[in-house]
Amino acid sequence: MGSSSGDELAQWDAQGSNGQEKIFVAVRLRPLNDRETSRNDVSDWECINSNTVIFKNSIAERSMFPTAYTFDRVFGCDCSTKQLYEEGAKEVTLSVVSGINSTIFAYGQTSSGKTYTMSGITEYTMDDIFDYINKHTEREFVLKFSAMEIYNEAVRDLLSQDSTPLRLLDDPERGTIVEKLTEETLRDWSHLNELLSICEAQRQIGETSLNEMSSRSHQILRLTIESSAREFLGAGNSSTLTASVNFVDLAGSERASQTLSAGSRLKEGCHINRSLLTLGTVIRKLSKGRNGHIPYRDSKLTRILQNSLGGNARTAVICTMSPAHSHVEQSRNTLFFASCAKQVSTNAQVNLVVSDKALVKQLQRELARLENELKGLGSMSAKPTSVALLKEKELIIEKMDKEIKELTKQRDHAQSRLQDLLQSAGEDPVSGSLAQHDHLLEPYTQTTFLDEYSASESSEVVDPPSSDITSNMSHLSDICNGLNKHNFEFSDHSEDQFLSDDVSPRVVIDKLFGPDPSQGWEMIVQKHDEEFEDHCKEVRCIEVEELNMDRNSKSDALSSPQKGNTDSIQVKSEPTYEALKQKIQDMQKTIDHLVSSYLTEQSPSSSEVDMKLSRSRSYGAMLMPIRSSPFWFEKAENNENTPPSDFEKGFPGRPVGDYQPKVSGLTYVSSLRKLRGKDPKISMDKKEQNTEISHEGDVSSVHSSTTELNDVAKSESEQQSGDDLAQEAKSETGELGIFVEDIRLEVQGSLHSPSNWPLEFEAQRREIIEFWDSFNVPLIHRTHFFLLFQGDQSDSIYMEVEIRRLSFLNSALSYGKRVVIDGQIFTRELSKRALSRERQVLSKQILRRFSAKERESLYQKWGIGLNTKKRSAQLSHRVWTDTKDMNHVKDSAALVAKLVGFAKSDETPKEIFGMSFAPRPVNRRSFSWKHNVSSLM
Ligand SMILES: Nc1ncnc2c1ncn2[C@@H]1O[C@H](COP(=O)(O)OP(=O)(O)OP(=O)(O)O)[C@@H](O)[C@H]1O
Repeated sequence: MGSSSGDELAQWDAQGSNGQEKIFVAVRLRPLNDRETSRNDVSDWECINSNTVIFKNSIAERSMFPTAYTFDRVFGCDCSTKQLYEEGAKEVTLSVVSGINSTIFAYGQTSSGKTYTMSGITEYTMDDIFDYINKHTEREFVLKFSAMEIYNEAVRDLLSQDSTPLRLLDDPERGTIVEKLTEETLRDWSHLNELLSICEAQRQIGETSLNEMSSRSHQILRLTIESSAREFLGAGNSSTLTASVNFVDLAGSERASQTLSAGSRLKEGCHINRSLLTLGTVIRKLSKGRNGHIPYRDSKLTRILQNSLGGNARTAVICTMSPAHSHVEQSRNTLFFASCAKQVSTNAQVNLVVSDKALVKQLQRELARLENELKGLGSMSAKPTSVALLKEKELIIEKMDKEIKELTKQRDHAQSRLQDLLQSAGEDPVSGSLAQHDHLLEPYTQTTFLDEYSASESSEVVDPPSSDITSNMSHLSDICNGLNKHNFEFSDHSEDQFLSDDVSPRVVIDKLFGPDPSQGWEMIVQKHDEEFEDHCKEVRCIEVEELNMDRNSKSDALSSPQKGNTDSIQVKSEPTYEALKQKIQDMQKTIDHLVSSYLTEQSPSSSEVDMKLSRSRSYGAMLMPIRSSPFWFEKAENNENTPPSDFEKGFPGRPVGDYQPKVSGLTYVSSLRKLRGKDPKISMDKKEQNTEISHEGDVSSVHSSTTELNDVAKSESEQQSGDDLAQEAKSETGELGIFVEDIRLEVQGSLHSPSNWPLEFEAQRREIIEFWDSFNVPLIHRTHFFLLFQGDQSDSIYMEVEIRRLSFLNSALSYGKRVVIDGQIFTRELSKRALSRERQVLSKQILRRFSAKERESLYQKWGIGLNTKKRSAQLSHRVWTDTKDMNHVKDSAALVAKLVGFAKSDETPKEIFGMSFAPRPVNRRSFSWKHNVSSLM
């Protein structure tokens, strides 16, 4: 056995990274054997040099086949296997020590010398490998030997006595592997000889059953070498080189038609052909390039040797052939196969397997690199600007989340309210109880700023009337029912609609945060009257707040239930211009009638006006004149200047038998429940009051400018219709959660003696008034509260609640807490503006009650010029200026009463309304004012 020198091995090492290269193809001619010689067979083939083999008898046969074939190497009959190995196989097979897969095929017809040649190549290779290992003691080598046979497409382990065919598995990294193939770690030559003996024994066992089996099967001996790569990759690298060398002794390549007859032999031949034909197809396809499908998987042989066929391996094909003339056809086929194989390229690579240790080191380096990157990122993110930006964004996100939740809550509540109202509106109007109407006229369905202060409260939970006021309740019910029975046409004149009108006191409340309807004239005043400078500053502030105000006014429009008549309640979508105009006209007629009655009769008793004092849909104590008195109706009909409206004509008056109070005829719906309280001494007779209009200045008649009123109505109608879209954004934002029952118990427990109560009452009322002034509580609320609580000791609980929540508000503001009411942050400045707006509207209301003659007198009195618009604006402002002390509780109550046209300015609330106000039944929702509790706690 020969051995390779170190230089030669280094040559193979250097070639390890060459990449793509052609399959090494050599042809070997064996000598004529004895049988061929005995038949006087002649040799047709001759190697004329190391690369060319020629067909010697081509001229004589006039063959169509080529006569010369050139390959990487050709070996003649006298060439030893050693020479063939050295010159034709060694550089391929020994690549395995460099970590390069290699395969050497022996291809040829039966008895052409495949086994003869391959045995020698294997022996020389192994000898060289062992020699190489012995010479490179600095490297560690592990040799593993395996052997398999492929027969009839069955893979058999030649190192195992188990003849069960082995399965082929596809491994994503290693390609096709043979499952459970025995791999013997090779120690030395003697060990290899033992293993080869075992392989031979196994093959012979197979041959006993089938003649010439060896010539029909493929044998593959595989030597896998794992070695350290230190020598190649440096001292610090502990990775492993892993490669295999395959010694493939193919079955005889003769065609089945020549060797096979029938039966099992035919089948055998087919299988053989399958493997060889697939091999030939693969080689042929690969020789034409790698385009298209390469049928590696069509046979076990090509699957197992896929890498050796155009893949990651160095490959050599030794084509053996007999020179005998009798085998010329097979020889030509072999040469054709060899020629194809010569065109095939492979892409051998060094197979470096990263060891665990190396992998750990590599991962550690990667980890360190990533950690450095993280540190870099951390230092960047730690910059103050980045932190601040992040915090700022987080705050924005948090704020937006809160707003979304709040808006969602408000929307849900508004929808719930709307649902309730719709349901209520669908109920039988006649059978609808007072409680039902009372519910629909719930004064606190609105959530304006004023509602927060409202002393009159929700009536959703209706307590049964106490027995001592049942008669009164019943009586008032009769009044209402009587009105119902007479089909009171009130759709366009409902108090709800009236109160939703911006020119009504109700709208004063609703618009506290809404657009300023009187902004225009206030701006005029600013230009022409310097003495109103302070006032105009407020106007400018209001302009800034216009957006917020719009939102509130939209909410009002959304949640405004409209009372179509006394029987049915409808949800009001939005007031139309015509409706507003009609209401104004009706209102004007009422005022005119009252004034004319006052002026002509001079007798309060003769100017009986049946008043319907209804509870606002959104507030507790709004007053609405309803001309239900036949007497009044007659007077109106007789008034040429103010012909009765359809409303007036359609109202037949009180039903016979019903109580007909001369003055009030008050059906203060919300008060019905209040009357179920504790005061049994309520006398409806006391509601008989004189109707009298109080005049500012020396005036004798009242006539409003219808044109002016219509203009106002139109502008406000447009405004409301444009505000609808944002209505859902506003609603109740929560409740303070005061449990009135608890407070009541507390108050009752510490109730002052009756003798001390009057003093206590006055003290509490003063305290409340101070709070009201401090927080600019709207006049309408003060009025309502003032009207309700007149010193009855049973009112103490309501007084207490009012004080508590105002104190609570005061404390919250004192501690700098943010108080959110209706989604808006409460400030004194804002409430001051709201109060100012309320005054403005009220002043306009007052002005409108003046006749043209009265106004003219006022113009002259206050030196106001001739420009109509400016005059009107200035006059309105001046009216308010002269009545600014009306923010006093008593005066504001009187003012409200005056605005609806039936009270004297100096009348007490009790005188105005003709009744005292007993405490209402208490429920948990009473006195709840809506604000964001969380913002206070
Ligand atoms: N180059 C050679 N020099 C001398 N004898 C040879 C040579 N090649 C082959 N022989 C002899 O030819 C005979 C057949 O050889 P071998 O068994 O190797 O053929 P084979 O191709 O493997 O046949 P099969 O396909 O049946 O296995 C053997 O006796 C072998 O000793």
